Amino acid sequence: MKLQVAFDCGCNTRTICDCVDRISGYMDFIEVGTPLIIEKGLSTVRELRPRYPHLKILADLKIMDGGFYEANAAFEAGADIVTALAAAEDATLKGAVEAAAKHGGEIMVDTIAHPDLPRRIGELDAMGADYICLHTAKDTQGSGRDFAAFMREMRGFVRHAKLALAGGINPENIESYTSMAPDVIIIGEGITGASDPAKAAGIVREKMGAH
Ligand SMILES: O=C(CO)[C@H](O)[C@H](O)COP(=O)(O)O
Repeated sequence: MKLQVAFDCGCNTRTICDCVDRISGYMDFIEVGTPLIIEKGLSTVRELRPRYPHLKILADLKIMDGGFYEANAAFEAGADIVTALAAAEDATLKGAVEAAAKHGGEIMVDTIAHPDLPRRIGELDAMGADYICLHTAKDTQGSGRDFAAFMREMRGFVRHAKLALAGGINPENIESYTSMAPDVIIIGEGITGASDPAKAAGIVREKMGAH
């Protein structure tokens, strides 16, 4: 089980490096988050690439159109994994998968807000998504809904792709997610917003155990 740490709002290359340098022993993937890419483009990916050759870099583009073009640009900048949205057209996702094949990279398809996941997950598997990410939107995390229960139901539809889980996961609730045996656990604020990110990452890693 891999740990992806997401760097979103308010981060920049310097603050990411400060954090990654303290927690790199606990983590596997650096996520350059969507807000950061909106603000700075792919420059953060370019800056992090030479500094962390041993960590995978995920560019959270959440591609909705221009699948080949946008994924290709992120792979050229140094990303190992690029995200696209399950709600995109099949042609878009196939283009992103094609760009990944060109660069030896991988595509993570984010199912955020998709209205018919049981059907779509089967299609994503057939299109060659490397990862399918079940994702609770930031804007709904406080709604009181049991998102882990929903993910548990949906994870049964994922047959071929690796499974990633994201959204509101933290050192306190992580067992509800590790118990689904995902391939990747994605955590943003639960680590980057903690008063002691190294301590939070250590607890998370311990709870992820030897999986
Ligand atoms: O992609 C994202 C938001 O769209 C975040 O990176 C992801 O949800 C993880 O962040 P957090 O653990 O803070 O929810």
